[in-house]
Amino acid sequence: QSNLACKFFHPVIASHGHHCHRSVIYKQRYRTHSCSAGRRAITAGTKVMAEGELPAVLILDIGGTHGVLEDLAALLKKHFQLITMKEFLANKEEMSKKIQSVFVFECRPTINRELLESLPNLKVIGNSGVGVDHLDLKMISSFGVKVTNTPHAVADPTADIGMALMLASARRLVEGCQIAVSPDTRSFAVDWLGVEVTGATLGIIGMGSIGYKVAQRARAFNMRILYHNRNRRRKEEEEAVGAHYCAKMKDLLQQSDFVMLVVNLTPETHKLIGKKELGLMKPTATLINISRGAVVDQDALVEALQNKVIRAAALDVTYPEPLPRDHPLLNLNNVIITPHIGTATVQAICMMAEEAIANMLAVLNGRPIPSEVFPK
Ligand SMILES: O=C(O)C(=O)CO
Repeated sequence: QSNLACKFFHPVIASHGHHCHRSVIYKQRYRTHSCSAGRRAITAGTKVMAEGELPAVLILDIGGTHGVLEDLAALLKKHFQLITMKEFLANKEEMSKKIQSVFVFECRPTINRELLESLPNLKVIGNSGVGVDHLDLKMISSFGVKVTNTPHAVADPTADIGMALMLASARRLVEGCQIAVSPDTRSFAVDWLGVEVTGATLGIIGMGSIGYKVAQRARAFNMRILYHNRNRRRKEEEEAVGAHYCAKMKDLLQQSDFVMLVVNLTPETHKLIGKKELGLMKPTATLINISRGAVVDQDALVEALQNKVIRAAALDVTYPEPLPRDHPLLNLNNVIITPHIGTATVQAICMMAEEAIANMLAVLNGRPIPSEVFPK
């Protein structure tokens, strides 16, 4: 099944018949160049590789994504010689000279100075995922290494998880499932009433590509949409989803029934939502976080949930991840937590890999880089 999905979303194959909106858009933006073209240019430009050899990519440990991993490896292997961390460590001297790119699977593993020092020919770190807060961009850049990310592949699945969390929290889905399977409490009680998403006010904090996709979905639920962003969106974009700009975050917090966090984690957004901000929200409001855990002051959130300052929270991200077993957030019945699954779909993993491959090849071939991330 995962194989099929990867083929379906593969830009080149998608162009030969299978048509899916996402893959077609993706194909227009990111056509990975054919292996032979890539090989020629790279061979011409560097002495690191032998004639006809593919550039080497080091793939950091990517944990357990089961069958999908093979698909991901197959995608990478079309354009690169794949070197696992185990292989690298077993033959460091030879491998370290070969490696020109590192593929990072989302935010799990990070890149330290020691690794960079051991890779003299490294040119690019292709991060699979949009958030790069786990990477020390200044340090990486001081080695002359570029960093790229995958903003396009993540937007739809992450917006979907935002909607899923909003609906699940509003309608108390997790509690409902528990009630349905528990022999003692298999009937409905007034205590278990949820709140409605349809027609409610949604405040989106961070209206980048994911935030905008959330707004598109929320429109179908007839929601009133407010947003707060560093830069105001164009008038046509606002009108297309019926979103109203709040220059002050305070106004959004005071009016929203659901507040969804979709910002990048930066020094400016670290603990953006703390005691004061939670206190501005309606007692009937729900906080949804699909960005990074550290955007919220988690201790203040625990307190607000315990004291019913806000109705509930639905979090795909926390700090740390996962939370320790005895963390107070795990003992509250007005919280639902998912283990950072914004892009955990067969399709997203393959599309992120494709986007990362296109970025890495662009760097290695000296072409314009579709999604480079710069240190601030
Ligand atoms: O793309 C990312 O950085 C994500 O965390 C998606 O959930």
